[in-house]
Amino acid sequence: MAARVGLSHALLASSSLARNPPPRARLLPYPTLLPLPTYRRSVSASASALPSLRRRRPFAARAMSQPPEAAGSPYAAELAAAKKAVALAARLCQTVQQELVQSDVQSKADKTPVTVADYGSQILVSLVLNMEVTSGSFSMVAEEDSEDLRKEGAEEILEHITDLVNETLAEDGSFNISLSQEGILSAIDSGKSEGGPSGRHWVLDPIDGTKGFVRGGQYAIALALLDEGKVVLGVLGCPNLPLTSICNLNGNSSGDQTGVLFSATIGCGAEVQSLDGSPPQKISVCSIDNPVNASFFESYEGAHNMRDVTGSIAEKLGVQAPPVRIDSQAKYGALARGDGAIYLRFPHKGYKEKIWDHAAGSIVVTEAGGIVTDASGKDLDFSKGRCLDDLDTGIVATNKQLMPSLLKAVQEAIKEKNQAPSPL
Ligand SMILES: Nc1ncnc2c1ncn2[C@@H]1O[C@H](COP(=O)(O)OS(=O)(=O)O)[C@@H](OP(=O)(O)O)[C@H]1O
Ligand SMILES: [Mg+2]
Repeated sequence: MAARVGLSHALLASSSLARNPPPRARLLPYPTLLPLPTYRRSVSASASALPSLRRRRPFAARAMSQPPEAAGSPYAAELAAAKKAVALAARLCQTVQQELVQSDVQSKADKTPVTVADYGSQILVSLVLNMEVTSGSFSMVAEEDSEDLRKEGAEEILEHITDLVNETLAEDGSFNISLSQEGILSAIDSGKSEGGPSGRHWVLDPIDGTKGFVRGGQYAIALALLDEGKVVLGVLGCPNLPLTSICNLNGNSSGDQTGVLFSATIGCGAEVQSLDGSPPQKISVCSIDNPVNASFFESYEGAHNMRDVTGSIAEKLGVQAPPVRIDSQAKYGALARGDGAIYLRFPHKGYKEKIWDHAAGSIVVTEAGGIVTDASGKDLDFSKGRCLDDLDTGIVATNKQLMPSLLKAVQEAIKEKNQAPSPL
């Protein structure tokens, strides 16, 4: 029996279903002890209210309402809700990133826009999941909490986040709801779960690849579901990833259409669709079996990856192509659809991997026919709480054909690194 962590009633109580139709839901004050009405709403009911607006807008959460491919799976409803949540969060992030990139250098150094988008994304995902798939219980392991926003001096940023979230909800039109500031804080704190081996837990990175987000590069909204310690579904929203292969662009999007949504459910395969809601298509990892023809992904940020180790692994394999460096779990998505053949991640000693940085990406790759393991070839264990605790050195992902030679090269490269004299 799945143990679930109780949803903060503050979130639900402060979310008020407006009685009047859009365009703008009313923001009601925070009623702490309101009885909880039917917060699970039929989305199709309000969908008919704004058909023309909806058609014009990209990244519409409602565009994800089509019947999921995994309709026969026990997680079909969760997958549909997760796609909707990620698409809505992607819309908010895209709005903020456009403003950030268009603004001057000084405001790029200011962390406020990132903070606003991080929180905003987490709030929207929490809200959509609560409205679509939970019935009074909810557990989410997510990156952000509201501690800083509750401090003195944070009033302005909290107001900014509240406006942004409510504007995004109103523009989308799927949810006729508006959050008070207390509801905003409660929604953020619904991500405080510790996860673990029993029950169901959502796992969220509201903006993965924060540095890429600030640079105007790649980032992802990464959402997964753990059931009894195993990842059973994953959704990756990558607003800046081109719909076609990224490999010729070395991480930068061309003028081509961007905005990709990857999804996977255990036993049902992996799919890709555009974030504006094109029909999903099955994807699979590449079938390269000679490493000489392989290319590999690694972090854009040098500080996140030991490039001497990844370079040495590539050399041992005979890889000819230069590394493709992109931010975030977009790397897992790109690998899953065959843009490249290998993903190498070797953080510097002492770094502890968080489950939200790998849960969604890893199931997208494994359901696309790939393998994701630690440096010793062991499966990743998501059941240990907020971190990947027993991880051996690094994470590698590739197809089944290349994995044996990849793991051999990894072991040799690590051994050499450990034997090398340490710099003075
Ligand atoms: N020191 C260090 N080493 C390794 N990894 C780190 C480190 N610091 C952070 N992180 C985590 O890396 C996440 C970003 O993913 P990537 O490293 O794949 O991409 S990139 O750095 O943006 O190129 C990034 O995710 P976000 O914080 O969500 O952006 C971090 O969780
Ligand atoms: Mg991250």
